[in-house]
This record gives sequence, structure tokens and C-alpha cells, in this order.
Amino acid sequence: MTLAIHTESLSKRYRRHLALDDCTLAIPDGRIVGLVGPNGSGKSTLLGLASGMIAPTSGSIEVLGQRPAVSADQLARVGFVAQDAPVYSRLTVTDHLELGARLNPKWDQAFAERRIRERGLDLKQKAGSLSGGQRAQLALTVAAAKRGELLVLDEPVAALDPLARRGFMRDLLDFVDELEVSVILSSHLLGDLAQVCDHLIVLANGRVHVSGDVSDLLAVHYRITGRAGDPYRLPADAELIHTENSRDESSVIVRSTSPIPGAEAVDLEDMTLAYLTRATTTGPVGPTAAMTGADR
Ligand SMILES: Nc1ncnc2c1ncn2[C@@H]1O[C@H](COP(=O)(O)OP(=O)(O)OP(=O)(O)O)[C@@H](O)[C@H]1O
Repeated sequence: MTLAIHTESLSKRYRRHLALDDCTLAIPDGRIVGLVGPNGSGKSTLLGLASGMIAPTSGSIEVLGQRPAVSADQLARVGFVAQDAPVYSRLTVTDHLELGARLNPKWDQAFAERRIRERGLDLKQKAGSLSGGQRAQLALTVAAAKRGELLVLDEPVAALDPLARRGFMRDLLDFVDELEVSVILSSHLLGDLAQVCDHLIVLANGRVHVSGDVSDLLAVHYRITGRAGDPYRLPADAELIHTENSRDESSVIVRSTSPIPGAEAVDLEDMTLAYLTRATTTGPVGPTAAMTGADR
């Protein structure tokens, strides 16, 4: 199986701060990967390492089977849009497309022009006077028109209004079909990610808390809801991810490879929030007094 990104014990330290800590990931080709985590959890660092903008402190990373940015060929295979959608403010939209054509051997001018037209951008306008959302659209167009095999997008929808965001997510699905490209994108907007992602990585405190194909992950996560204090039964291999208690009701999210009778399925948002809460909550995780797993 070809891996879009493969890391082994990947770590990145900025002076004394360990931004990424011993991350091992195997992301198959052809996926739209959602990268989720609290502020400062290491998402941009991981994406910077994947694009070759920064180098690891220890461990290894391969992108499409090679070290990131190891050659001009490898650079051409990866399109990267950094968090602030950097563009050249004195250059016009047309200048950006011309520059893209000069720098990228597989540049797709027809795709770039079509997308700019569909987004309503003025070809003659200087990038410095575009709105934040328009700049994000320009940066994404340039990255996609490279016709690489992997698009690395750091919070691509952060500057977009809700309609543009929805359009962007739809676009992304079309892109992936049309350009046959893998995508990894970070975002805090779980609802948006749920619409498009088929692979998920949850990072917190620089560590990977869960990763895998969304369908595989959802198949092994369950919610058990009951009256506070009622006992519930868990299979021996079950891992308790998150517990929520109200006065009368208790709800737990559990990972288990064995089916749990009476449990409900979870969606991507619930599952991700459960891991994020667990990762950012101090203290031991486990059933509380309200709803116990005593007869486990
Ligand atoms: N160049 C740098 N020098 C020193 N520390 C850095 C540098 N870049 C990032 N960090 C630190 O590394 C940690 C991870 O940062 P990173 O930008 O990867 O997080 P993030 O998950 O992308 O955050 P956000 O959601 O806020 O964008 C943070 O604590 C940050 O302060």
C-alpha cells in the first residue's frame, strides 16, 4: 500500500519546547485527512514537517515514499498552503498564475483560470488588496494547480465566511476526484471535517491520540447512555474514552472491537470531542461514581 505520509517516532523541538512528541503515523494514499487538535497541539508543526518547511529533531517522516523537499521533483509532488495563506501582496492574481506556471512542471493553467473565474477573483487585482478569504482561495488555487499528489492545507477555511466554507468543502471533494490528489487539512471546525474527511488524526500536546480511517474508527466506538448509577457491562477489551454525567443521566464513549449490545453508534464529532476532552482533562480517566462499570 502506498502511504501518503509515514512517520516513525517523529519529534520536533523548538528550543526547550517539544511541539511534536514521538508521533508514528501511517496515512494511506488517496485520503482526505482531517487533522484536529487544540491550539498549540502541533498541527502546523506536523504539516510543516510534511511539506519540508521544517526538519525533524528526531524520528523520520516520508511523504509519498520520500523525504519531504529532498529534490525539485519531490517539491513538485506536494502543494502546501500555510496557515495565513501567504501570497505576494504586490503581485496581481494573474502574476501568481504566471509564477505558478514558471515554477511548476505540471502546472494546470486551465484548472487555475477556471477556479479563479468561479471564485469571482479579479485577475488584475493585487493580492495585497484581496480579502482574507479571497487570498485563501488564491493560495489554494496555486497549490492545487501544481497538480501534485498531496495537498497540505493548514486551516484552509479559517478566513472564509460560512457560505464560502461550505463551497470550499464541496470544492475539495471535486478536486480530489478531478486531480486525484490526497489531502491533509487541519481545522477546528469538526462539522466541516465530518463532511469531507475519510481519515482522522487527533493531536494533543504534540502526541497522536487517535488516527485511522473514519469508517474503521466509527465502527469501534460506541456511546452507552443510562440512568446515573445504573451499572453497565463492557467487553474485556473495551477502553473508556470519555464519561459525561448529568444529575439523572450518564453517557460514556467507549472504544471496543467487540460489539456492545444496546450501545449507540457515535459520529465523528462526538468521537473527536471525546478524545480531545480526554487529552486535555487532567486526572485519571474512568467511570465516575454516577454510572459505574462495576459488573464489567
Ligand atoms: N518557530 C517556533 N518557535 C518556538 N516555538 C514554536 C514555534 N512554532 C511553534 N512553536 C510552539 O510549538 C507548539 C505547537 O505549535 P503549532 O503551531 O504546531 O500548533 P497548532 O496545533 O498548529 O496550533 P494552532 O491551532 O493554534 O494553530 C506551540 O506550543 C507553539 O508555541
